[in-house]
Amino acid sequence: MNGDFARALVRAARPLIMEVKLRDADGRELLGGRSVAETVERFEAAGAPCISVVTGRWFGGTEELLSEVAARTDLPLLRKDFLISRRQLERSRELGASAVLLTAKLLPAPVLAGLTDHALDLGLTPFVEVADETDAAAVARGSDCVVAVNNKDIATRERLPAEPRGPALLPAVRATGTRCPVSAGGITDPEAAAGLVDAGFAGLLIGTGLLRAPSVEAWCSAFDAARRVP
Ligand SMILES: O=P(O)(O)OC[C@@H](O)[C@@H](O)c1c[nH]c2ccccc12
Repeated sequence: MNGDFARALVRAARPLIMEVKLRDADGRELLGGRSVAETVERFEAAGAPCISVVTGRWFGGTEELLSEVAARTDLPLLRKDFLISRRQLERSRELGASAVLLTAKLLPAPVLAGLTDHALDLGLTPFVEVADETDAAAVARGSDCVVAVNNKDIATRERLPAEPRGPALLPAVRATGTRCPVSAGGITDPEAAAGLVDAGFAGLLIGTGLLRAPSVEAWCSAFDAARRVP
């Protein structure tokens, strides 16, 4: 297992969780003909503090993809998948994850709380994704979690256009006690990304936007330039 996911994110000059996702929800290839190794290299060269790996089948992912990325980098890794069991959390750790996705919308509150406890016992950071205030209210041990607002609608397998849920949900996300509120999904424009950080998100999770960018470094430079100078 590699490093502390949340600490790496909040300390980063570019607080971007860069995501390895092989295909979008419509089956379109996302790596643009590059290998997984090249994709990880591009992210590392752009200063990624941590990397998300989509192992979900809807997106062409597999468990092997996570081990492959873990073999290529020492950065902390998030396993992005609809995880529902303790066994899957244990397996995620074996495969090299430092953080695991827990989706509040899919898990009854006591199950979410139990999986949060189990992840923390295993030394994994729970990356809890919420889509509304009800989800946020169900977050357990929020101060030990990364809490992410999912900008997309999982109920439709992400096929709907992204709604900018972000800033309106920030107070509910902060109320969980997390030190690390994240905006996840549907972020393609560097200026909009900078606006989310300026609005108070400690990190952003970006898959498609960076995978489709002709140059990750150019995208990130535009992001840096658009941020409010502290
Ligand atoms: O490619 P995007 O629009 O930047 O989205 C990334 C991420 O949010 C998406 O991959 C995702 C959101 N929820 C998930 C659950 C499982 C797997 C993947 C996901």
